[in-house]
Amino acid sequence: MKAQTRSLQQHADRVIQHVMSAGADPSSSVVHQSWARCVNDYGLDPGRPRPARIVTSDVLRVHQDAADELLNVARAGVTQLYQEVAGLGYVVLLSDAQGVTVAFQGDSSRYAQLHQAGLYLGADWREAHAGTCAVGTCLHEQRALTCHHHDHFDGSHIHLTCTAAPIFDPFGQLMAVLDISALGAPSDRRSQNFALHLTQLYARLIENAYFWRRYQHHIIVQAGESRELVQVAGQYLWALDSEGRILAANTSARALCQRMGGVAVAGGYIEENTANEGSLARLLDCSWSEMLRLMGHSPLDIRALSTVDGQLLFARMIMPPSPRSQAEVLAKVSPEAAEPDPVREAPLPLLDSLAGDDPAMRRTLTLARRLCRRPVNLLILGETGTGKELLARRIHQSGAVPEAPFVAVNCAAIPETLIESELFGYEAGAFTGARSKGAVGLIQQADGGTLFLDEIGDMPLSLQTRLLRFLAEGEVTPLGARRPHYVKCRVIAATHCDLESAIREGRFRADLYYRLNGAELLLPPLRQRSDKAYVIQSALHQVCEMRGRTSLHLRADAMSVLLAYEWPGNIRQLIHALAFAEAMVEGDEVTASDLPEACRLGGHAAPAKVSSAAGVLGVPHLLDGPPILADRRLGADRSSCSERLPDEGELLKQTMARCGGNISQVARQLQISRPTVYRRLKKYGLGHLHFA
Ligand SMILES: Nc1ncnc2c1ncn2[C@@H]1O[C@H](COP(=O)(O)OP(=O)(O)OP(=O)(O)O)[C@@H](O)[C@H]1O
Repeated sequence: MKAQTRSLQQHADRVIQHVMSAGADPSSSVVHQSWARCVNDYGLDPGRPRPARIVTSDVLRVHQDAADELLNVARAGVTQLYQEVAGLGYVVLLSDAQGVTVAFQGDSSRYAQLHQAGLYLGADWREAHAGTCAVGTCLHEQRALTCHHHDHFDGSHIHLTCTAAPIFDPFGQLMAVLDISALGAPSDRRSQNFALHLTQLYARLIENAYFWRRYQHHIIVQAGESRELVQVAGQYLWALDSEGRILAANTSARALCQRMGGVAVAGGYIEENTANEGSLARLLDCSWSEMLRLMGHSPLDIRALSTVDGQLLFARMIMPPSPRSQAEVLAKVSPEAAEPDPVREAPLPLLDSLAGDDPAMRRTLTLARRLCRRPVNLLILGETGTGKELLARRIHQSGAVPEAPFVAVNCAAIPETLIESELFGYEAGAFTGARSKGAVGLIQQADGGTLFLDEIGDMPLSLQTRLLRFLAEGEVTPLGARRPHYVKCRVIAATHCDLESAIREGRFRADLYYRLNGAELLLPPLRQRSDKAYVIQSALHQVCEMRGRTSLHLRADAMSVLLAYEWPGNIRQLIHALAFAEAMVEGDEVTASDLPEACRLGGHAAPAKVSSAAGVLGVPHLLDGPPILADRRLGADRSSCSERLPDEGELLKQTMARCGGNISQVARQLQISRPTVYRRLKKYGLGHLHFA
C-alpha cells in the first residue's frame, strides 16, 4: 500500500515538475502539452486521483440517441475489433465527440474492475475531467495516439495503456473516438505500436462504412493505389452530385484534395475546387463526361486515372441504386417483391441534400421522404429561417406531381381584411374595391398541387373556421359566389409558434390543428445542428449561384467564425452573412474579416422567437428566394425588418461600387426593387456619392 502511495506521489511530482519547467511549450510532446493543459486550464491536481466518472443511464441515452446514425454502423466495427484484441486483454470503447463512451465491449467477468477503471459504457473521458488520456487527448489533438502508463495525468490511470483514433464525418468534423485499452501491459511503449495501427485501421473502417451509408443515394467514386485492391480497400471516397461536383469526401480523399492545387481543407471541410465550383474532374485530370463514359456503366469498370499532380490512381464509380433495376432483380426471385415502393426506394436528392449528418434533420427527412407522395397534410415546425418553406417546396417537388402548382401564402403578411378574399377569391363586384372580373383565390390556384400556409399560427380565428370547412369538405366558395368550387390539394402548414399553447389560450382551433397535423416535421435551429459545416457549404453554394460566382471559398478562420456563431436568424441569417461576405471579399477567399461584425464578435443572441416575415438580426434580409405569392400580390416589403440592421448600408455601398452605380443591377443583385434601392441610398446618406 505504502509503495503504491509512494509511486503515485512520484508520478504527481514528475508531472508537476515538468509542467513547471516546460509549461505548454508547443514543441514539447503531445502528452506534455496535455499535462500543461490539465494543470493550467482545467485546474487538475495529479496528486489527487479522481474516481472514474460514469454518466447516468438517462444522460447516456441522450448521448447514444445523438450518435444513433453512427452507432448503427460502428457497433459492428467495435465488436469485430474486440474479437481481434480480447485475447490480449484489451477492451474497446467508442466515445462521442463529448468524450462519453457510447459503445463498449469488454470481458464481462471483469466488469467490476473495468467499471472502477472507467473502462465502461457511459464513462466520461474528457481531458478536463479525466486528465491526459487516450480518448480525451485524441479529442483535443484530433489525431491517433497512445497514452501509455505514466503518460496519464491522473495517478489512478497509470496502470492503463490506451490507444485512440479519431473518426471524422464526411466534412472533416470529429464525430467520435475509437479506443482500445488494457488494464496492464508491458512497460515498453513500443509494445503498443501494433495497437495504434489496428485502432487507426478500424477507425477508418467505421468512418468509411458511415460514409457509404450516408451517401448510398449518391454517386460515389472510390479510388486507390492498387487496381487489385480498389474494390475492397480503395482508400479514397468521394460522393458526387449528378454534375460531378464533390458533396463530401472521406479523410484520405480530403487529404488528397488538400495536397492538390492549393485546395485547402482547413478544419477538415472541403473548399475551393471541391464543394463549391468544384468537381472531381479538376482533381483527377479527366472530364466529368469522360469519367461517366469510362466508369459510369458498372462498378466493375476500374480505370487508371492520374491526379493533376501526376499520381496514378485506380478508380471505380458506383451509381445510386435504381428502383427499377432492383425491381427487375427482385422479380426473378419473387414476383410480389418486385412491386417497388416508389417513395422509399427512389433516391430523393432534393430532400436528402437539405441536411448532412444531423440526427434530428435526418429523422425529419426520413419522415418527409415517406410522406411526400402520400395525401397527408403536414405541419412544419421551426424557428424563423430554419428552412420551413424550402422543405415544403422540396416535399412538393419530390411528390407524385412536381409540375402541379405550389402556392405559398404568408398568413402573417396579408392584412386581416384581405385574407379571406385572397384565400377564397371573389366574384365580380363582391365588395368595394374588388376587381371588375373577380379573382381566383389562392386555394383554388393550388388545385391539384400544394397549398403552403406559412405562419399559420397568425391566421385570424374567423378564417380558421372557413379554412377548416375547406379542409373537411374540399369546397371553396368565393366571396359573392352562389356555388362552391371543389378543390383537391395537399396542405402544408408551417409555424414558429407553439400551437398547443395557442390552443390552450383559445387563439387557435384545436380541430384545425388536428386537420393540419397529418404528421409533424421538426426543423432544428441551426445552432443545434451537428451538420453546420454542411449547411454552411450549401449556403455558400447558393450565394455563389445567386451572384454568378464560379469560385468562392472560406478560409479556415472564416469557417471557424461561422461554426462558432449562434445564428439566431438561422439559415436565412447565414445566407445573408455569406452574401455580405461575397460583397466584401477581394478575390475568391472569404476571411473572417469579410464577415458581418455581428458574427465576428461571436454574438450569442437569444434565439429568434418572434414572428417576423423578414429575417432578424445582424444582417439584412435581401436574399430570399422568390417572394411568396401572397406577398407579391400585396406588394408587401419583406425586407422592412432590416431597417434596424447595421451592415446593410455597407453592403449597399459595396454593391453600388461593384455595379458602377447601376441601380437596376444593384436591385437585381440584392433582390430588392429599384425604389427600395433609392430609399436605402437616401437612408444611409449614400445618394450623393458617385459610384460610376
Ligand atoms: N438546408 C438548407 N440549405 C441551404 N439553404 C437553406 C436550407 N434551408 C433553408 N435555406 C435557405 O434559408 C433561407 C430561409 O429559408 P425559408 O424561407 O425556407 O425559412 P423559413 O423557416 O420558412 O423562414 P420563416 O419562418 O421566416 O418564413 C432561404 O433562403 C432558403 O433557401
